[in-house]
Amino acid sequence: MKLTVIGTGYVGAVHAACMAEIGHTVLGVDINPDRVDLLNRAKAPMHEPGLDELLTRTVASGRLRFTTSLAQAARFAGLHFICVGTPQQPDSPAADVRYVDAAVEGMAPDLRPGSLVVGKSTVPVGTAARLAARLRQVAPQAEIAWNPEFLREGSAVRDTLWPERLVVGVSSARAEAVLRDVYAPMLRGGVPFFCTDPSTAELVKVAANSFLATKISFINAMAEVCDAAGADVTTLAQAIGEDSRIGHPFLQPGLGFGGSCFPKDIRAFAARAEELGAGKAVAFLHEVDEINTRQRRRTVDLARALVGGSFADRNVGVLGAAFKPDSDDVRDSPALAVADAVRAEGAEVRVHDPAALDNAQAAFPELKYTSVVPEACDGADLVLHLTPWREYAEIDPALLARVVRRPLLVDARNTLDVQAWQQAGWCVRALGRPGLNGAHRHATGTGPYDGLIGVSLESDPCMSS
Ligand SMILES: NC(=O)c1ccc[n+]([C@@H]2O[C@H](COP(=O)([O-])OP(=O)(O)OC[C@H]3O[C@@H](n4cnc5c(N)ncnc54)[C@H](O)[C@@H]3O)[C@@H](O)[C@H]2O)c1
Ligand SMILES: O=c1ccn([C@@H]2O[C@H](COP(=O)(O)OP(=O)(O)O[C@H]3O[C@H](CO)[C@@H](O)[C@H](O)[C@H]3O)[C@@H](O)[C@H]2O)c(=O)[nH]1
Repeated sequence: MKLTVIGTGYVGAVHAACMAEIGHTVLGVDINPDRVDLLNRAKAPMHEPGLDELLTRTVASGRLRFTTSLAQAARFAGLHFICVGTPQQPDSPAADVRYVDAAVEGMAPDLRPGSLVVGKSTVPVGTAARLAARLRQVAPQAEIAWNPEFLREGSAVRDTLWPERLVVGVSSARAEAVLRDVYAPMLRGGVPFFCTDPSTAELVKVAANSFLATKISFINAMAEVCDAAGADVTTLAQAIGEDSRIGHPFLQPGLGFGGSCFPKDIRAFAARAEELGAGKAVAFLHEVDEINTRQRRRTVDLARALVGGSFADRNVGVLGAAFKPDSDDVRDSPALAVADAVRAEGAEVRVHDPAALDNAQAAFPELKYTSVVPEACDGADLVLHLTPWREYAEIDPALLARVVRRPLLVDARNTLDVQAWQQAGWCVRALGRPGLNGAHRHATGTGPYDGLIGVSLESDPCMSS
């Protein structure tokens, strides 16, 4: 089948390549000529595991190419996937749908009769209905459907080729048949296929993201209670996650969620529900957002306390800039928010990341960057572990202890082997784990470590702070 993909960012580039991989003939479109040029040379415009290989194969096969011309795209095929961005509006929590509108308007005059325009972008419920009304005026024989995207950055290729479910919101049997045809290889593999109306499809997407964001903020709220109660949130998370009704995924406590989806999607959903008169139903999302933002502030507070109450003249080594591992995306990155807050309080901050340095440098030019972990930590008074890249879990803490000035670590993602770091002489702190290294004892003098016999305070790295 011939189809186009409008917008070739994190979603569109992967969707275009995967559609070509399963046998379709695909024209990708972007208004960014540099991106189009890169893609035509089979180069991924972002770090996404497996994408370069897929592009190399599919561009060479002749089934995939890219253009900047929407008119050419409109004439190329009768099926179009819209994958343009829907960021938060600059001065409001609502979604900015101007790029979706521009893509549809831009194609409308040249659409073939009977064309199906399928939105994949995450939009406020009602967008498909609004666009359908607009198309009735400017391209009466074209039809709109919605097919929200659930891929995760870092595993986008796998998530697209082997999705956990497909959701399509259609207004006709013909649109359903076209989409079943497009996804035939996945359907043959048994993937659940939900065919519904466009509004329900739009809502499935924001409901899923809201649920996942809520799960993360729930466990981070428990971390706050653990801090107050002298308990350990990582054990709590493991124990409640064993309950099959709760489950382990998205229960990892720490610095909280960032990226281009969860933060803006829960805000946009709350704003849209408000417009619809259902604001109260999702008012809890404001609290989910607030808990999440608080984790960033609490991480800075924890770090400041560890270096003695002030960042002035401290050297801080930061591990991680991307909003999550296996991605170079720094949009609303919790890691960079914390790194920059620490810098703003007077620290000299050097950031390491395996893939996101260019994007980080463009977003936060005042931070210093390096592609070598020991360089980031050289002479550091404190190391902050902010993005859980696998390679950070493989660091030898004894070797790193030799390059720092003081072996103080905040594990803001709870993915390091804390015992190994402690055995190598590090003082480790983490939100929701007040018992680490006697943190509670030093912080309040009334904690579970009180009266502990045999602890040598001189050799305790936490005491040197
Ligand atoms: N990033 C994710 O993990 C993810 C996952 C699922 C859904 N989504 C949703 O998918 C959408 C796209 O997200 P993204 O992260 O890929 O965005 P992105 O910013 O990475 O990419 C958007 C692309 O669209 C292009 N574009 C803008 N206007 C255009 C136009 N009129 N014609 C052609 N191209 C145009 C931009 O140049 C850019 O390359 C958003 O609605 C997002 O919420 C994102
Ligand atoms: O237990 C967890 C899981 C994730 N995170 C953080 O949550 C954020 C989002 O992670 P993830 O969901 O893996 O990445 P995204 O690529 O943003 O994917 C989400 O957002 C996409 C865009 O809407 C959806 O398509 C995906 O289904 C949805 O998982 C990251 O900052 C993670 O560090 C946690 O703090 N704790």
